[in-house]
Amino acid sequence: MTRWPEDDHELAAALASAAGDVLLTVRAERGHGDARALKEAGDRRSHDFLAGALAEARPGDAVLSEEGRDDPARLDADRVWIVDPLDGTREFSEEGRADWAVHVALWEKGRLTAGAVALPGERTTLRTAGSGALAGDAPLVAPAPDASRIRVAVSRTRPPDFVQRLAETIDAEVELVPIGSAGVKISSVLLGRADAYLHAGGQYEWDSAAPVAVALASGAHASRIDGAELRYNQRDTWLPDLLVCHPSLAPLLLAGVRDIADPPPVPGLSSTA
Ligand SMILES: Nc1ncnc2c1ncn2[C@@H]1O[C@H](COP(=O)(O)O)[C@@H](OP(=O)(O)O)[C@H]1O
Ligand SMILES: [Mg+2]
Repeated sequence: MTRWPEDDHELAAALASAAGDVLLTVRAERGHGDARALKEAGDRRSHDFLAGALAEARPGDAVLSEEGRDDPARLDADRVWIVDPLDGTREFSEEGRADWAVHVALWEKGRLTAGAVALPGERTTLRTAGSGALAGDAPLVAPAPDASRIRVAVSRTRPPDFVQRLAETIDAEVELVPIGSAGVKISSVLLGRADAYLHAGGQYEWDSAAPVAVALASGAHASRIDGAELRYNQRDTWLPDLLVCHPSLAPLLLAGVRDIADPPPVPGLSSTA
C-alpha cells in the first residue's frame, strides 16, 4: 500500500503527477496508430488510477470524476475530490503534442481548498500550497500583463466566435492563442504564456476545478464571464463559461463581455424603428 501525503495540497500534486506518469506510459505502450483506442485507454487508466488512489488515501471523501459514475452522495459530503483524469483528450492522442493535463481538486464545504494540474508533456505540475501556489518547486504568482495587447488562450478545435466578438469590442489589440485543454490554457495564463482564458458555450466542473484552485491561490482572477463566483459540487455539473486572467485585466474583459451581451446603441439609429 502506497504511503500518500497527509497534506491535501501535497496529495493533489502527488496524485496528478502520478496519473500523468500513467498517461505517459499508456502513450508509450500504444503509440498513436489508433487515436480512438488511445483516448479511451488514457481516460480509463488515469481514472482507475485516481479512483483507486483516492479510495486508499482518503477513504471517507467523495469523488466526482469525468470518467466515473456520479454518486449523488457527494451533494451531502463535506469533502469532494473533483478530477478530470485526462483534460485535452484529443491532444493526448496527437503525436508530439504536450497540451493535455491531469486535474485533481479538493472542494470543501462550498469552496475549492486544494488543487493540482499536472502537465506531463512538460514534466511539471502546478499546484496550490499552504499559502499561494507553486509551479514545480518555484512560487507561482499571476504575471502582470500588458493591457494594450492581450493574448487570449482559445480552443484549438472549437471556433472561438465569442472571443472573436469580444476582441472587436474592447479597446485593446487581442491576439488569439490556440491551445488544447482547459487546464493547459489556464496554466498558460499562470505561466505568463497567455494573458487570459475566456471560454463560453459549455464545459463541466472537472474541466476547470483544479486549474481554478491553482489560479485563485496564485492571485489570479477566476469567475464566470458575468463576474459571478464559480461554484463547484453542484447537482448539475455543467459550468459553461469562465474567465481567468490577472486581476488588472478583469474589469476590461468583464465590461467587454457585458457589451457583447447588451450592445451599446449605435448613434443615429433609433431602437423603435
Ligand atoms: N462546448 C463544450 N461542451 C462540453 N465540453 C467542452 C466544451 N468546450 C470545451 N469542452 C471541454 O473542455 C476541455 C478543453 O477543450 P478545448 O481544448 O477545446 O478548449 C475538453 O475536456 P476533455 O478533454 O476532458 O474532454 C473539452 O471536452
Ligand atoms: Mg476536461
